[in-house]
Amino acid sequence: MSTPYQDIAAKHAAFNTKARQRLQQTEFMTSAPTFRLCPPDEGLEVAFAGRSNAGKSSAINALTNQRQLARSSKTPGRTQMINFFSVGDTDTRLVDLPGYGYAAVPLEMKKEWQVELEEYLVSRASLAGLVLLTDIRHPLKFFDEQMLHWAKDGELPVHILLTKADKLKYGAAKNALLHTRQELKKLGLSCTIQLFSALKKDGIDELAGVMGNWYQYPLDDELNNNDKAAE
Ligand SMILES: Nc1nc2c(ncn2[C@@H]2O[C@H](COP(=O)(O)OP(=O)(O)OP(=O)(O)O)[C@@H](O)[C@H]2O)c(=O)[nH]1
Ligand SMILES: [Mg+2]
Repeated sequence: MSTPYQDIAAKHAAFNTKARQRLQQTEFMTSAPTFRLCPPDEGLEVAFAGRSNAGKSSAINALTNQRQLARSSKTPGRTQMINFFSVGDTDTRLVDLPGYGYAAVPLEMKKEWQVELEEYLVSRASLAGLVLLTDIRHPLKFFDEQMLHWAKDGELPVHILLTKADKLKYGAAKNALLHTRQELKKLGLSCTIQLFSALKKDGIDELAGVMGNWYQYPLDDELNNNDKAAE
């Protein structure tokens, strides 16, 4: 199904029913205060990152079609723990990272967290992709760029969501998408990018398609071909 916001790298947007079905079976696994205490580095993991209040928890709830799976809040900095969710089985995980850029967090803690985050992005073997969420009204702030550079260092694929796209008219949202694409090009970063609204539930199929690709789920076409081969 096409949504008004459907505009990401076409190869990733392939219709992936399995990804959407599996994502709806997502369950809370565990919370960890530091990466040292997180589940074993096995299977495949996709992490959601972004500034505080960017809409990470809301996006996870919309994607999984669950109202309260990840707690969203009007108070920035709500998610302070690293939250792990299992997607279908425990070897396939979704991770809600604490939001960065929250002014009330002491500087020392921020620095510690940044070192950990870089280490996680660069060396977590099971991390198959990073979904970076950034508010469409002020996308790609300093720390977002920092995240993108770490991901590049770790050769980690990144998919960017321009969140809260419902806050802009369609034309303005499209312009923001084009502009951010150009910015990424200037920075020498190759990521896929899309418009997203958790409120309107727009952009979910595209996101599920990208994640299904990272989780190595077969696409509908491949399933059909396998069925035909088996006949
Ligand atoms: N209009 C609109 N508001 C949204 C959307 N997504 C999230 N919000 C609002 O933005 C605020 C923050 O959303 P969260 O999902 O809690 O953000 P977060 O990134 O998880 O925040 P932290 O956990 O603090 O890092 C809440 O008031 C949400 O209702 C959206 O698509 N459209
Ligand atoms: Mg949150």
